[in-house]
Amino acid sequence: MSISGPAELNSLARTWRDTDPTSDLDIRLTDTCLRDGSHHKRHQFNADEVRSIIGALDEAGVPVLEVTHGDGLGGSSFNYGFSHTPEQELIKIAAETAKNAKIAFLMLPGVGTKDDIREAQGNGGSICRIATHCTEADVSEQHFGLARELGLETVGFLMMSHTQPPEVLAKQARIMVDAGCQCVYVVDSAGALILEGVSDRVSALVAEIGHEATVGFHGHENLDLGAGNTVMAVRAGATQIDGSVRRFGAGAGNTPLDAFVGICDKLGWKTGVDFLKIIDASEDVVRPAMPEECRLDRMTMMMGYAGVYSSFLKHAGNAAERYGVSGARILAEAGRRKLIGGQEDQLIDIALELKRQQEG
Ligand SMILES: C[C@H](O)CC(=O)C(=O)O
Ligand SMILES: [Mn+2]
Repeated sequence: MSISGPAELNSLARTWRDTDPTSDLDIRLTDTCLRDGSHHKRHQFNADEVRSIIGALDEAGVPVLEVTHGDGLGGSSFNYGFSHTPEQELIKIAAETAKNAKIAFLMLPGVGTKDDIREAQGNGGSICRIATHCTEADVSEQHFGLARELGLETVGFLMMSHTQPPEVLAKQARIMVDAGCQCVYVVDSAGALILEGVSDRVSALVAEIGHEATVGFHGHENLDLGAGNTVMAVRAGATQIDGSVRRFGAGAGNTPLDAFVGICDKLGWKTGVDFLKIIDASEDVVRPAMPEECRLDRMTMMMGYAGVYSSFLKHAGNAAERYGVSGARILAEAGRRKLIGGQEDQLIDIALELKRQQEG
């Protein structure tokens, strides 16, 4: 049988489908290559790339597309790296290009401001995703309040979720929901969680907030488990899922959204995304915008192993090159020190210390 379109492909997926007790679920997918991929691209997206990626993913049926500097609104700075094109301009282009998809933007309180949220909404963003370290949900309260007042859809991101047990995360999720958050994500920022580590955390959130809000999962590939972990998250009750086409994201990249659409088809989970169109978009549109494929190598595997924030990859690589020390050793020490987002400068301290040790 030759596959000439979605009808044949769907019938093949039915033939190949697992018998899954959760079949017929509706999963809402968010592609994050124009936000998490911004780390991999050192924040150098231009208007044409955003236009073509948004056009192709919208056409494939991805319902939510996130566009922002990698570190969220206001991230363009000396500390995190300057953007090529201002993110607000990119959000506007994305909103003008998408025919069906909603445009989401990310903000980290302290990096971005309330005015940035207002501006992103003015430029056509309609989903406000607010990220905090997973023990600091209280810093998001006023931002959720504002976002709801403005009529934005709200999502909360509990970053570095591997560092806390399920019951702590559930309490943090409760703070976000009480502040107006409509969906809380378990965010495996370091790609450090392994299978049940994901499902136990998602289950705890579902038990705590499941009657009032949905639960999401955002995975990274540093130990090669992005898609497997995401399946575990869905089986535990997550209904909103992040990924990046071609894994285009920080560290070894994100859960590959293109492959995950295929997995969902085979499990009978409905995403509304056309597998043929998304694999073409991956190859023909997303890959050309990537500086290189996201790699599973000693640096990125160390991130998963030591539990290091994926967006530290380029910063650690720069410090390693500058001071002539091992990037993987910088990351191992960053994991030992339990560094979190905002402590990028400590990677330089670690590199200097390694250089001193190296010189005897
Ligand atoms: C700002 C971070 O890159 C957010 C994220 O994608 C993660 O923690 O993972
Ligand atoms: Mn991420």
